[in-house]
Amino acid sequence: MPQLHVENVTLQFGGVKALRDVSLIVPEGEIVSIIGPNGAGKTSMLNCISGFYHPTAGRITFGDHDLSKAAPNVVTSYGIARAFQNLELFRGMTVVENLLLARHTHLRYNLLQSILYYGKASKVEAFNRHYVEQIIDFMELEEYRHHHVGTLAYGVQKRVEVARALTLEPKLLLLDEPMAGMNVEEKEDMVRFILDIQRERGITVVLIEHDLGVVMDISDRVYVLDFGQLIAGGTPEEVSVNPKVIEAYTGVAEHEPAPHGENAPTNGQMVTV
Ligand SMILES: Nc1ncnc2c1ncn2[C@@H]1O[C@H](COP(=O)(O)OP(=O)(O)OP(=O)(O)O)[C@@H](O)[C@H]1O
Repeated sequence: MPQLHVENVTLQFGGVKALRDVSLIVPEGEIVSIIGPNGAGKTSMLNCISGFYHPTAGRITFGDHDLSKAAPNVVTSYGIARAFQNLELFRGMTVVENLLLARHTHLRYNLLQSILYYGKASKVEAFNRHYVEQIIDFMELEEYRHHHVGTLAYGVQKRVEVARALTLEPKLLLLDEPMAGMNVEEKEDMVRFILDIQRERGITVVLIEHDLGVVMDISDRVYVLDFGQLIAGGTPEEVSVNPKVIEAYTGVAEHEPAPHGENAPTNGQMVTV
């Protein structure tokens, strides 16, 4: 049974259809990427999954839970966390403070436990601190632990954003362009972290990423959106030779002569954008 199931989802804003009858599955334990040109509907899809938008039509389920009308905090409580494209961190707070705050704010049962089990509150607090420290080690943020987030390099801030999502103990992690604005070395680090998140922590990952080289390297499955419609889905190998995908990225249909230049598709190869 797929862990996340998106069935015939349409999302409409007035006259604009951001998503049109999109269906996809995200099996447990996989890295699944959603790609597509600018404005294709990728972030809209993540917003629907994470409860920020509710589909105009269609259904989204995560195991037995229906997400179609669920609020973001309810989606989080089902085990879905999101690292945002625009960082959701408090720049004037340290890395540790940001992660502890995220854990307290979103995992409300910890606060509730603190109240219900007066006297055990310190134990809950100690456990939260221990959990946060473990995530800091995992994301190799030890040296920045007590640094204010606003003073950190952008690439490190992106890592803190992923760490923030991991403190929520997700089963499914949604990553919205985690490598945007990073240099090559920072990207390589982030790729390694994403693979470790999947392999070592057993977390399913949905990734939106513009770097198609990275997408093709690390994804088990890739879905391609164009103008809100799903135009392809499959293994990276299948998707990268799909004529509809090549056309979406180059604006050139398979039967037309290919353009010259660095974005020109080569035989059987995915174009880069
Ligand atoms: N809140 C909104 N109100 C109106 N239109 C919206 C809203 N959110 C998204 N859209 C529209 O929906 C379409 C898809 O946008 P979306 O941000 O999901 O695309 P995207 O694939 O994530 O793009 P990018 O790669 O540039 O981030 C666009 O036409 C966008 O203008």
